[in-house]
Amino acid sequence: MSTLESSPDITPRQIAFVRLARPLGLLDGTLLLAVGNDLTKDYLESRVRGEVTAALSAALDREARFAITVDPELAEDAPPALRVVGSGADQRHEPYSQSRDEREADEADARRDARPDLSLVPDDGQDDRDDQVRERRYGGRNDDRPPPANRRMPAEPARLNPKYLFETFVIGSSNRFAHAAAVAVAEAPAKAYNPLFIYGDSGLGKTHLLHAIGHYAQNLYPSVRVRYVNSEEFTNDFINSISEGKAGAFQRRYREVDVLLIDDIQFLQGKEQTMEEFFHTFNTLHNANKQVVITSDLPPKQLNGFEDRMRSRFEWGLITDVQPPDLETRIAILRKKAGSERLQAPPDVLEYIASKISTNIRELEGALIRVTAFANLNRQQVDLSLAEIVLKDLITDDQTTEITATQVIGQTAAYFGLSIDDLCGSSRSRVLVTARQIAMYLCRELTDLSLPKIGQAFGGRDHTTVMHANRKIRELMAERRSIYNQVTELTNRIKQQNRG
Ligand SMILES: Nc1ncnc2c1ncn2[C@@H]1O[C@H](COP(=O)(O)OP(=O)(O)OP(=O)(O)O)[C@@H](O)[C@H]1O
Repeated sequence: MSTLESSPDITPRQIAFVRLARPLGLLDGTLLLAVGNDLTKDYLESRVRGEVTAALSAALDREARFAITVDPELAEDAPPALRVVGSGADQRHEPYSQSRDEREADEADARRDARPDLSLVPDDGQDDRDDQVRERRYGGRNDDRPPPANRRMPAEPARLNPKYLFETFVIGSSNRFAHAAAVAVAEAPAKAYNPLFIYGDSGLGKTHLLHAIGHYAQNLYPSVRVRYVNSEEFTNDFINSISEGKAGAFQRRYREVDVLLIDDIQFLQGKEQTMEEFFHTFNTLHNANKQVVITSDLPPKQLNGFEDRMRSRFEWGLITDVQPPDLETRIAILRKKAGSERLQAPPDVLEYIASKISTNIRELEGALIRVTAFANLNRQQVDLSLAEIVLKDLITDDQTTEITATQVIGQTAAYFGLSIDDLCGSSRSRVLVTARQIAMYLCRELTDLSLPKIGQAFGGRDHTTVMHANRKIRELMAERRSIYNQVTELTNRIKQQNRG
């Protein structure tokens, strides 16, 4: 703060606004701030971002940023930062420490500003502004919720996976902050961090958190319009809308929502027109005070192939990562999974699996499925020796290169004596369907590819087809020995090819 106030470029007005912010904590170079209302948030984000960021970076001697959440209780909490002037409806808050000189400077500054809404400096009028926010956000009502569904256009589906809830998400040190930010955003869409940007390696729970935000926001505000989309689906939808002359419908689908959840933004890389469209979608939503949540495999700064104006927007709100979970969290995840899927596995087996698979939660779950499926087929108890046998092939420490979808498809086609065209084609014969589903399952388990990417590798199929295949093979493995054996043998072949 002292660095900021001594800066020659900062005006008393800006300082007055900065003083309204309450620090909540510092995390990885991000200072979390709470303010009492949207106007202060908007002002700090748009008018003093550069100055505050520079002062913070200088004070911390590292690159630093800040992220703001709105906490209406702070407005009521006004002293020590504010004093109240007037009473009743005229009541205003002013910066407590403002001297006459400062006020005059402030007024001059305000004249220079020529932005009428900013003349509302620390004037409270919280009720009016809440109304404005409601007006902007939900078309104006007396409570802080969206209007009933019958006053809107028919809603587009939210596209949420019912399994991905906050209740089914295990919190550990690796994801605690991302989880807290996700809850905050769901509880107060566009009032907390906007956008929320979550990044991290594959299989660490980013998609799960996105869906959980959508579910929770819908529970709290039943008519809130939520839309989940993977960036590859966004791309395909955009391309189709252009070729079919339905650009208007496309824009309505993505711009007339209260919460847009966009997964795996890195896949927009290199798709210039789609990126441009997303840029405008983002701006429209942000300007209209709608929440955007984005996930990516990398932080914004490292997203090559994105324009600076796009990357800087990703940095407007809060950036948080998810890390690989520690052993305790992995065990807790397996315990929860075993409970929800009714899979019987004693604690020492869960610990064994958790100790062997550490970098990807999807693999962790896959290992539990295999162990319990094997026990089921053989009518055996799940115990440590069985787990060791089953996971012997799955767990290899010497894997050097990444497995690709082409490898999985090639090996699966060869194993079943099919051509690649057959495997990826449209025939619905039972043998072909099962082989195709096994190949999709193995792509999901052995590669880091997203569902839409896997769908694309199989002749442009939808991601829901891949999800269905994944679920189907998991079930069949526990019911049919032949399927279990085929999946196991194929896994070994693919891994061997990859090693050799
Ligand atoms: N903390 C957690 N608690 C419970 N389950 C989790 C947790 N984190 C991840 N999972 C589960 O792990 C699987 C993979 O997670 P998810 O698909 O969300 O990862 P991701 O980070 O989005 O991966 P990708 O980048 O490949 O899309 C899902 O089944 C998810 O439910």
